[in-house]
Amino acid sequence: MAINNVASAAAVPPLNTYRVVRRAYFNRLFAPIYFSAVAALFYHHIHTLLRHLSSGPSAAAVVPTLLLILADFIFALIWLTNQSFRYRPLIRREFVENVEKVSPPADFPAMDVFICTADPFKEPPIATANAALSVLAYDYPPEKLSVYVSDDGGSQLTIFAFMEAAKFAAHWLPFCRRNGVLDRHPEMFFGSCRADDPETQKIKAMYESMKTRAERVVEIGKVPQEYITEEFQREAFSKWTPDSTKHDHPTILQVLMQNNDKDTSGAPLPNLIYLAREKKKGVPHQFKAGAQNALLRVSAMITNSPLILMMDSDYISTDPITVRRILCYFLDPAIRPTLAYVQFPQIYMGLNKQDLYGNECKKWMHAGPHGGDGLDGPSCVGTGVFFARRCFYGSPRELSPIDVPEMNPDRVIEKPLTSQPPMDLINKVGGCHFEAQSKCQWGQKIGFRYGSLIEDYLTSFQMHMDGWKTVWCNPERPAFKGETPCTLVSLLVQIKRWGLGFLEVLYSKYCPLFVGIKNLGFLMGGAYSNWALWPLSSVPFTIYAFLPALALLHGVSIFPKVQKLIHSLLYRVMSID
Ligand SMILES: O=c1ccn([C@@H]2O[C@H](COP(=O)(O)OP(=O)(O)O[C@H]3O[C@H](CO)[C@@H](O)[C@H](O)[C@H]3O)[C@@H](O)[C@H]2O)c(=O)[nH]1
Ligand SMILES: [Mn+2]
Repeated sequence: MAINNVASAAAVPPLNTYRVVRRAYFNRLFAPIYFSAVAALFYHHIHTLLRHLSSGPSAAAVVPTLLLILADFIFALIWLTNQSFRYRPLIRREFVENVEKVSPPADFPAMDVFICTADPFKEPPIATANAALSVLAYDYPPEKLSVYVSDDGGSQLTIFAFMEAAKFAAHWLPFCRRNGVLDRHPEMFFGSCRADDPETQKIKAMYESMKTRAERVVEIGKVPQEYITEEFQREAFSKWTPDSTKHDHPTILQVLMQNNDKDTSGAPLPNLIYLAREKKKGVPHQFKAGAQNALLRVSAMITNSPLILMMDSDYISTDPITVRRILCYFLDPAIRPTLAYVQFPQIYMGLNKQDLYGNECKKWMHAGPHGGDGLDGPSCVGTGVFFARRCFYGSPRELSPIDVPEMNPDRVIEKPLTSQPPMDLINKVGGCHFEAQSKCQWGQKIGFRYGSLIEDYLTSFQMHMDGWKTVWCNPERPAFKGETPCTLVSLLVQIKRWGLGFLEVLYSKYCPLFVGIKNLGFLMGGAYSNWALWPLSSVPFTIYAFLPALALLHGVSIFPKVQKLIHSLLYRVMSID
């Protein structure tokens, strides 16, 4: 069922509400006061610079002043653009209990879940399989749920873990339903439950056996013959030729579970589909964005669900009602027509209280997005985000031209998946040359956008410029939890990648300071600029870390004496000077 057909605008009970955070008004009063202080500081800097220049300029006097001006200019720009997040922060609330009053479950829109993984040795397949199990067990009609796993590692080790997960799902899903389990991520559930009744003990033993097998194949680096017991497994593994490598292999698609399979209680199972898109040496694969675009196209041939959940392999769902929660927005006729996505915060597991490296990302993942939500909506953070499929194909007003008619996001596939998917079409759209041959400008105008290491930020920026709106959903019980780098080196690698990603956008033709502010206005453009300016903060931090010490060692005075500064300011303000 397409989302547009679900609810009529007439008798809709409330599905969501919001309030503007009260301190926003205080922030609006405070901002001009702070701005005056910043303006006074720049007055002082320019005054000092002119004084040095007029009294026979010496490098020792001019260079520190110029460095301070540069540092304070970057800080001022970051402060100014940060005001966007403080202007109108929203707190939202959803009425999940009303969803069924608006639309019976039989009319819920179908949903595709995309899980990306890239390397079985860095992202253990058992963890990715756990992520998939946590969403397969969503409290949602199973015949409307399809989970696609994109394996950029093109590895037998990964598909093996998912074969095991599919077998386990037939027991796990009815077990969760029967017992009202909230943590539907097996590892988390068995880690915290005592398993003292026979049913739980039995299912725990099954999970442990699946985990041992999935970990064993990674340990030995291949799937041993004795683990391949069924015909469909042999058929799946035969899709790997002896020459297949991570960087060179054809499209491999395997349906591991489908709607006409039944769980142990006789209920239908969701679809679980494994995809390794075609890779060829020398053909750019565009990393995660490329994988997501391949998923968009391949899923269009099989289910084409109007809603899409995007998840990283190190991410899990922690609340089974999450899909119903987002329906509070996607079924709301006032919000639906321009709603591109509903983003949940990234909440990390395993952080200690001190959070020495600031992994929690409080500003980006918690405070800031509430502010963005009061404007056109928050930026996308890549995972734990529910998209309307339609937003990848043009603006809300106009659908981009599409060269494969099956890819039309409004095409409804009513039939559940019960037979072999159309492999000729799938090989075509999952192929590594497809985008170059297509006239649709994949990665430029449609799909996830290419050109930055942080495709989530760039894609949402362009969606907002196309006129889409977005929603930040931050329920009391976290909907998702994820991993974050836990060593200094891995954290630095991640921060370097994010920093470079922002700079790529800042120095591109889509610079948010110019293009963003021009198209989205000062506040929304400012919010995107604030993200992009973040890596530049390293410049003032470095200047302030070293300049005062160097100046002190060389006997150069760089800061005004407090008394002198106050006097001079008072004289200026009162025009006595
Ligand atoms: O060629 C690739 C590279 C990565 N990935 C997947 O992309 C995801 C994110 O990669 P990761 O290395 O975990 O990057 P992070 O920096 O931890 O990810 C954050 O930053 C990324 C860039 O902004 C976002 O895409 C992510 O959603 C966000 O969690 C993972 O599931 C990978 O398996 C691929 O599928 N193909
Ligand atoms: Mn990650």
